[in-house]
Amino acid sequence: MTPAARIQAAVDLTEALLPLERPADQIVAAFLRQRRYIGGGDRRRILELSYGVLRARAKLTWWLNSVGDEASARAMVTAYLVLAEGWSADQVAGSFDGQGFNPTRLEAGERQMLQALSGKSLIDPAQSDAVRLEVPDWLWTHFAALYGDSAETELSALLAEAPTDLRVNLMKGDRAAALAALAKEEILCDEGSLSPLALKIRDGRAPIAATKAFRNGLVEVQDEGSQLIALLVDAKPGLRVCDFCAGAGGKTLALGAVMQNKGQLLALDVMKGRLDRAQVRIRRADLHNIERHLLRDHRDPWLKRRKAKFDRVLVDAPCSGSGAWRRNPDARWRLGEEELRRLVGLQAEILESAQRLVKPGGRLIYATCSLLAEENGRQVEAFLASHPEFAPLPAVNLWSDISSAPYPGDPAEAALTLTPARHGTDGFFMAVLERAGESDAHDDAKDSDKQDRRGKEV
Ligand SMILES: C[S@@+](CC[C@H](N)C(=O)[O-])C[C@H]1O[C@@H](n2cnc3c(N)ncnc32)[C@H](O)[C@@H]1O
Repeated sequence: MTPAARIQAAVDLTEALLPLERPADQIVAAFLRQRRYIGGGDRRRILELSYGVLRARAKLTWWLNSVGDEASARAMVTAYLVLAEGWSADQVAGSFDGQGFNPTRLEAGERQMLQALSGKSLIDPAQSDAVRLEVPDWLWTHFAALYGDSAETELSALLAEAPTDLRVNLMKGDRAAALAALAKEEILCDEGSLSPLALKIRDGRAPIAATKAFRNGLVEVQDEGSQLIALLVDAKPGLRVCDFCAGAGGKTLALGAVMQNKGQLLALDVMKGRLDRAQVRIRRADLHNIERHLLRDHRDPWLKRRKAKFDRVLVDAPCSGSGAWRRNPDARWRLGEEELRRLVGLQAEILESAQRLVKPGGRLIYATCSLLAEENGRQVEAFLASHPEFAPLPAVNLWSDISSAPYPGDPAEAALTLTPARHGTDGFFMAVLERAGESDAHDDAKDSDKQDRRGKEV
């Protein structure tokens, strides 16, 4: 493709993305499936432009409105070239020559608009905080109330591109072995500073899924923060562990590796496609103690027979995903106040159902990839208020067992919060809640050791 044809493809993709009707990653996947002829370099540039526009959607719209223009996909992409990449109006006109697959020539009005924007940058002092930080007004109010002076820093960090992190699968090798194996395949990584299993890929766009290390299950793609949540579940070999919202298995796999195929790990979800995807990853990771089950919903009667059976129940709840906005820049615009209320209600119901599975002395672990108080601390407060049989277990008390790094959270708070601005991870929240009663987890672990020595499947 010529550089200009890539711009035209970015305009086409942006046109599909801007109505925000479906998650951007789904739209991008469908767009590329229909254009398999697009090679790696072209794809990179097209995505760079379209995601660049999504990341700057509010500011670009503001600029286009300020010069009396409509925020069409073509206007957004050309304005992005000028405001974010520093092109002049003449340079844009030079590329838009109507040859082959290049964009058609600029109309007089487009040229005028680009001339008016020339020499400006994306940010302008006249923009409101919400526009500058790319959030709807109502969300800015939320963040400002929650984070005070650091709201701007937290939201700015959510505008950056996310790194690609890997988790080393201890079933297959250690971190040094994974580093060496990836280096042989020309993928250079650094060790993560928080999770003992994390590798950070230097070039986040490296084709990791094509490497042997990935295909053989030595490494999985998982944000370092997500790894920490899984490790803090404290799922020892031999325990009975339930991953109530397992999805495509990101945390299930990490839990399974810690359990070393000893004990029982139950992966539940309401989406069949996600559980199917988890199965592929489970096989690749060499894990055999995972049972998957598709729930009708969180009230599925199937759950009744599992009452008080689990030492650990992880609820990695469906949430706004605000902690992962670096990866899904469109999500901030698709979240409305009503949707947030729906999610908070659903989380409370899932917690209510999941808590029944926890044994006396066992733990309910509530996690989200959200930075919003309603979905995090307030959700846990409400749960504890109606469940005096549960008490918070400070995450700081579990930390030294999983990492030699200094505790990344606030030790004065029982829950752990991670944010892109403070930790370089996606934004996560987790609270560990322990049910009163005598735990028999130790006996479970011993039984499973015996079983394992006898070579039985557990
Ligand atoms: C944050 S995602 C889980 C991510 C996954 N744990 C991981 O680490 O990759 C939340 C999951 O909750 C599931 N979910 C939604 N409603 C649910 C319900 N009522 N009961 C159980 N799971 C539900 C969604 O299908 C989604 O896969």
